[in-house]
Amino acid sequence: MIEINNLTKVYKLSKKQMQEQKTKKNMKKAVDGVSLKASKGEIYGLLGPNGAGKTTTLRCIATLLKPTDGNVSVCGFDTVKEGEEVRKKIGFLTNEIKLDPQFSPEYMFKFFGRLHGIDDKTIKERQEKLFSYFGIHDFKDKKINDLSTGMKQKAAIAVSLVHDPEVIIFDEPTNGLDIVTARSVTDYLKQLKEEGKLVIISTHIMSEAEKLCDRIGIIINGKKVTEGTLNEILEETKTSDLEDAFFQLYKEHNVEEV
Ligand SMILES: Nc1ncnc2c1ncn2[C@@H]1O[C@H](COP(=O)(O)OP(=O)(O)OP(=O)(O)O)[C@@H](O)[C@H]1O
Repeated sequence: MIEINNLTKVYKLSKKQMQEQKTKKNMKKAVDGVSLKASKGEIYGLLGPNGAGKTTTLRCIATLLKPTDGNVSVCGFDTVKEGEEVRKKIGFLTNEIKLDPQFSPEYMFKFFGRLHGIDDKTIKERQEKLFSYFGIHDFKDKKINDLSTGMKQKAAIAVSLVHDPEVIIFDEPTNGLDIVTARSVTDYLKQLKEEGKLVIISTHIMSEAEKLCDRIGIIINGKKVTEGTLNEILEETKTSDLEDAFFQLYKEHNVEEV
């Protein structure tokens, strides 16, 4: 359902970015030859430290970035040549995509529903289901600007699912959320998986990856250094929890580029 072949993404750095990153090179290889496959009915987690290349990978899947090399397909459609088809299939959530602060969750939900060409009756039914689950009814008419971080995130999640996508791509979906709200989000992701959807998330929270993901791909410095179920990764690294496994792999693979 998602197939990534040898994905490489190189960013051209501005002078300011070069200074910030303390580098003399004007190119940054954010993703370096990543390949992976994920299928419907599973939750796949990309786990890695800050700057590992998780967001860049998800943005390539979501057609927001063009790979420098390699290719990505979603439900058989190429993200570059058939971006329009890919966008119909996916729901994408990232911290950088903000809902318009002047509008309410209800307005945004309807707006994006219509943008996807969904009829008003279906939009209303989906709104009822998602707003009830996430408790959005209580603040559905408030301006996004006046909502708490958790409320905003819940509204953004609901809006990203308005078209009932087959593939759900969530970049750090529980970032900044309290434990109760985070649990409601991860429980909903499990529900989507039970419905036969493919969920792909990025996270740096070990416990989240451990509990939620059927398979985990660990990314360090743009490279996928291992992949498997939790048990497979523990077996491979001869460790007893994901944190230990992660540090072992990190020590092995976090070699500074020369
Ligand atoms: N638009 C950009 N221009 C230049 N460099 C970028 C750009 N976006 C990301 N990078 C760099 O690419 C690398 C990978 O970034 P990316 O955001 O994909 O990592 P990440 O694993 O999602 O990190 P985090 O957990 O901090 O969100 C980092 O070194 C980052 O500084």
